[in-house]
Amino acid sequence: MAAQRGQRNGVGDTPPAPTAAEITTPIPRVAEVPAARDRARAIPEAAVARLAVYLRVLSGMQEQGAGTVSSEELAVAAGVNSAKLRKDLSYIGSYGTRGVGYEVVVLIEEIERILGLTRKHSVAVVGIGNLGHALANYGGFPGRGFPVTALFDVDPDLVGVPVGGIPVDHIDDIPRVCAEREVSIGVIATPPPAAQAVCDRLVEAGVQCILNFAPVVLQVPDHVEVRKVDLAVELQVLSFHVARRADDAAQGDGVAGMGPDLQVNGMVVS
Ligand SMILES: NC(=O)c1ccc[n+]([C@@H]2O[C@H](COP(=O)([O-])OP(=O)(O)OC[C@H]3O[C@@H](n4cnc5c(N)ncnc54)[C@H](O)[C@@H]3O)[C@@H](O)[C@H]2O)c1
Repeated sequence: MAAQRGQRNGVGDTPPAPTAAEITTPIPRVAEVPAARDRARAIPEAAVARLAVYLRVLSGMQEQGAGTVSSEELAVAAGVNSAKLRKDLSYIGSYGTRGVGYEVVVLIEEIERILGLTRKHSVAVVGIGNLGHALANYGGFPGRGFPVTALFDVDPDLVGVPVGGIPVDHIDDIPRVCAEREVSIGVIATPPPAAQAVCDRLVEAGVQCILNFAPVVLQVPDHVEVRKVDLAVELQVLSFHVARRADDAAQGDGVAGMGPDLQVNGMVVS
């Protein structure tokens, strides 16, 4: 197995500044831009996370019938400053139209395409304990394009029992069930000692994206993408910002250290 890779995106890459013509002239949609794939590869990791936040906000605006949105409105709703928002959207080649802003429908399409959300991603959860139950029962994933279609555990008391309407299968059935249900994302919610073996089974079954909740570093082949979620890290980041704000206050400059980015980059992954 290859060692886990570092972050793929070039964090800190700066997109070209829009020219005056780009600001006033509608530019082609992402799909029509020949270099769209290269552009997507160059988006910094943190900007990708914020694009997902913009998408959620835009979807809410669309449900409320909004046709266009200004960068200022979208920035406030997403909790970032508008300069950062415009820069993030420039990564996907979207500059809006001066005096009009962004078409909500178009911007949703562009972000979905960049995030690879134009098709559904079937999700399997492995380890149906406290966390696995919560994930399996959470109704918010299907609407965002991530239906949970398979659950696995080793506990004989759990196998065959439906959780969130899906019967739990034994991990020995990972290859068959993942193939039948075209699982593309595996979520690992097992105790840490079991996580690597579970990851290996998922990879052998053809799953190429792993979301790992277990506090271990997983070894995967190069073609497999791993994201790690650690709420303790989130709390540590919060602690850092609170401490920084206290330092600022102690120095008497009155600058609030807890900036808007903290709220947006809510989930720290590595
Ligand atoms: N990332 C986070 O912020 C976060 C938060 C909470 C928990 N966790 C982690 O998530 C994991 C699960 O936590 P929990 O509280 O749900 O634990 P839990 O003990 O309630 O559940 C673990 C489940 O995994 C199953 N299991 C054990 N070995 C397995 C194997 N080889 N294959 C498949 N299933 C197996 C058990 O039968 C059990 O149902 C732990 O690693 C925990 O540290 C992470």
